[in-house]
Amino acid sequence: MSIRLGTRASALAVAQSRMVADALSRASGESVELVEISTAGDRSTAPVAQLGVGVFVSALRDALGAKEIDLAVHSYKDLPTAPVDGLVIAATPQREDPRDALVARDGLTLAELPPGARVGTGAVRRLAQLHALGLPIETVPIRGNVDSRLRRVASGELDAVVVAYAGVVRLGRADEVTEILDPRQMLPAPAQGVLAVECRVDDHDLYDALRALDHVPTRAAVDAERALLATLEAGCSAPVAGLAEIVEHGAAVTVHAPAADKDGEIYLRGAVLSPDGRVAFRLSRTGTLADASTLGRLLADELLDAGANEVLGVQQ
Ligand SMILES: NCc1[nH]cc(CCC(=O)O)c1CC(=O)O
Repeated sequence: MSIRLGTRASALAVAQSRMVADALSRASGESVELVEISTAGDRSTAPVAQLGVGVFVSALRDALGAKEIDLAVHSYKDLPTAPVDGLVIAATPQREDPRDALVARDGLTLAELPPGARVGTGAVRRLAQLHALGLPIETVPIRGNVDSRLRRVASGELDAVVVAYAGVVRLGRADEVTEILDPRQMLPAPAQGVLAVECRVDDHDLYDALRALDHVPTRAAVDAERALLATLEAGCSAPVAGLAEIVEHGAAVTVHAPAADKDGEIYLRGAVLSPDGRVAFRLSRTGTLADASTLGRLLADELLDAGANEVLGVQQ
C-alpha cells in the first residue's frame, strides 16, 4: 500500500506536495499518492484575517488525525503557532527564497508605478509595509490562489500584485516577477517560503523516513521567526514580519542556499507595524543556530519594549 499525502487542491499546494512526495519516495523507496482535501480557506471567499489562522490547515490535520492520510504538506506560514496534540512537524525541507515579489504590468518595479496605480494584496503585513513606503499608489485588498492573483494583472484589472516569490517560483512562473522586494522595504512573513511536513507522532517509521528531508538551517530560521511571532502574537492580528538568515563569512545569506552547522550564527530581523503603516518598529539581533527560539523571543521582547506593545494592544 502506498503512503497517502494530503494536500490542498490549489496549483501551488499540489506543486509543493509533489516535491515532497518525490523526495519521500526517493528516501523511503515507497510509493506516495496525493490525496486532495478541500479546506475552509479554499471554500470561502471571505478575507483570511476574518476567517482566522489555520483556515488552510484544519481539514488536513483532521484527516491526519483520523488516519485518512499519513502525512500532510502545509505552507509553514499558514500554520497557527500552537502545536497540535498527536501531530509533529517531522521535516522542514530546504527553504525557497523567502522574499516577497512584485508582479506588475509592463515590467514595472514598485518605484516605477505611476501615481494612482492599483496594487493588490490581501495580507495586512504587506498592506502596512506598502503604506509605510509612502508611494502614491492605491492598495487593493484581494485574496485567492496565487494563480488567480496573477490573472488580475494579466487581465488589466490591477497594475500589480505583491505575492510570495516562493509561490511564484514553485508554480514555475518566476519569469512573471518584475521585482523581488528588498526585505528592508518588505520584510517577509515568518516562515515564508518554507514547507511543513507533518505526520502523526506515533507513526515512527514514517517519521524516521521524513527526518531525511529536514534541512537544519531552515529549521533554525523557522524556529527563530516563529518564536518571534508567537511571543508577539499575544491576542493580536497586527502586521508582524520576521526573517532569519544564516551568517556566513560575515554576510547574512537567506537560508535557501547554504548549509550551516549548529554553531553557526543567525541574523534575525523583526517588524511590527500599525495597519496604516504610520507606526513601524524594526529591530534585529544575532544569535546561534542552536538557540534560535531564544533569539526570536528576545527580539520580540525588545520590539514590545520599544513600543510595539501599543500597536499590538498587548499589556506588558
Ligand atoms: N496563504 C497564502 C500563502 N501561503 C503560502 C504562500 C506562498 C508560499 C510560501 O510562503 O511558502 C502563499 C501565497 C502568498 O503569500 O503569496
